[in-house]
Amino acid sequence: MAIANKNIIFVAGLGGIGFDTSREIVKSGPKNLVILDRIENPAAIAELKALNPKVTVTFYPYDVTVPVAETTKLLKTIFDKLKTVDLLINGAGILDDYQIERTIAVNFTGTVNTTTAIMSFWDKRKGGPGGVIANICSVTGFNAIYQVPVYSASKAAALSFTNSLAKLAPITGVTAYSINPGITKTPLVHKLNSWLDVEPRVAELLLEHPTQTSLECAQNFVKAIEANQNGAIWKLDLGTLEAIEWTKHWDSHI
Ligand SMILES: NC(=O)c1ccc[n+]([C@@H]2O[C@H](COP(=O)([O-])OP(=O)(O)OC[C@H]3O[C@@H](n4cnc5c(N)ncnc54)[C@H](O)[C@@H]3O)[C@@H](O)[C@H]2O)c1
Ligand SMILES: CCCCCCO
Repeated sequence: MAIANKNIIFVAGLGGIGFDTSREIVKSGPKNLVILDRIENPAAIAELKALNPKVTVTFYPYDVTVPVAETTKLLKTIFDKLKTVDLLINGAGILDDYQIERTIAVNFTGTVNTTTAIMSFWDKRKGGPGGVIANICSVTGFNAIYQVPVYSASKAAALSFTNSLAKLAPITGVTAYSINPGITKTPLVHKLNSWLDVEPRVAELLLEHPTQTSLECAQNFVKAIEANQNGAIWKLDLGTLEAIEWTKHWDSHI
């Protein structure tokens, strides 16, 4: 998908990975970038507007843990204004294995509910135009950081959900792919709580190994958007972009 002249909704577009990716998206000249985020940062929005005055950047406060009906109401406001939306990016995530329910609510249920809400506007079975969903999951969805099992499992769940969305595309008209960053230097990764304190030094230990910058991640994120490959499982690690092959161990045959 060429980003130029498209309408994009970016949930969590102001976070560490999110804001660098928002910058790279704005540079590519979409018609509208609508940022939904729990954090409000008017200076960041102003910076995006100044980066490319041809792009209309708007912000709505949004918490992915709200009921689907509330999300649908917000999306109706956006669709009434834009008429069409080409891409939804679901990027919200927390990393704190002390917060078990909230981790699942944000990282998995929030992704599912936001996706479910936009289907009302896109589902071709209801006469919708279809659309594209990019879900930010994680390499920990492939193989866990087992000291943060709740976070890792929430990312595995989001990845599985995204893979199913892609298989359902012939029915819904909505395609999907996952964005799976490796360890990326952002506020998320500095201090984190391991499950039951099994490893108090988990962040320190992880950061002893090579990582990538959020800019490197963002630049590869845009390449994945432009590739627009339904069902792709994109690994964005150590400054590289790779579509990984998912190993099949069982087939439902339906
Ligand atoms: N940094 C990494 O190493 C890494 C690696 C793989 C995946 N990820 C994922 O990338 C995404 C961004 O992470 P980041 O590293 O930029 O961290 P970050 O903490 O800088 O950003 C997290 C973003 O999610 C938003 N968010 C959190 N809870 C929310 C809620 N309830 N409703 C709406 N938005 C909410 C925050 O406001 C922020 O914009 C997350 O999903 C994270 O799991 C990060
Ligand atoms: C430092 C731990 C960062 C882990 C985020 C992987 O999704």
